[in-house]
Amino acid sequence: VPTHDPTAEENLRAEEAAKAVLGAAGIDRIDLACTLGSGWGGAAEQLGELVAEIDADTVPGFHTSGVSGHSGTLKVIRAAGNRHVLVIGARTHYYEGRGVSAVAHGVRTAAAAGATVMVLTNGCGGLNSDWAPGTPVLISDHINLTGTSPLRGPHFVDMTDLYSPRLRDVARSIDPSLPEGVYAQFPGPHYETPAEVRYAGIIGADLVGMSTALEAIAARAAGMEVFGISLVTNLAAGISEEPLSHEEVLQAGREAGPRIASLLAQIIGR
Ligand SMILES: Nc1nc2[nH]c(I)nc2c(=O)[nH]1
Repeated sequence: VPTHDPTAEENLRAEEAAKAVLGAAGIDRIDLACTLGSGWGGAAEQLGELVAEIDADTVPGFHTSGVSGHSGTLKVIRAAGNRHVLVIGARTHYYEGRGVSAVAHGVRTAAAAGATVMVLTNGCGGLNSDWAPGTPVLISDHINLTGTSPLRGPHFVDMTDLYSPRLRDVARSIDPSLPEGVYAQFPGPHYETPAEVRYAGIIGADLVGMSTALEAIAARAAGMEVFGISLVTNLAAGISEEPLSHEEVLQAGREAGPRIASLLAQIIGR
């Protein structure tokens, strides 16, 4: 069954999950959803008052995959203006081998729960040596190098302006220093070789990661406005001669925490 058909398995599963989330929070709609990637974990608390925290394992289609080290919970938060935000702390990465539908499930659940905006955050490698680890970068467009799609059948979806120019303007009005870049999603779980990083640069990528593009496609197909922001946690392979130590990478993420959490809270508050 094509994915534009409401009776497709993915859509039925998302409806089930949305009911479970809305039921647990005692509300009838989510306004905005946000997936937190590496380094973005601390943002949830700053978004507003916690209404419900749900173990992802109890919600159909979600997994608390220890693989990605995520918190494994879904949080419903009441933000400014009595808006409700779904924070997905249980992202499934394509490299977990659970299939592309598992990767898109969080986004489809958010849409089924009524969210009209999908905020996608991630940690990634940077190709621009001016962007030190800890630099947040607005995603202006993506290159999907996974070789697959969350959509199936004659589900033809336009991808023009996929990353909302409106929300990028909002982000820049909050922090004019924010750079923009093109994000390339590799399948992973291995990192790129230096040659693959050079290739990514040649085809127009500024950032390399293992998430986000497939989720963004599913979000657009579900009619959501999409906003993506990356945290450069390391320079991509080969960009700097000395290999960054993992500790430096973790430290960069920790230091950037407060700044990017407040930035995200302000963007979501708009
Ligand atoms: N593909 C890819 N994904 C990443 N995630 C993080 I954090 N750093 C990287 C990186 O350098 N390459």
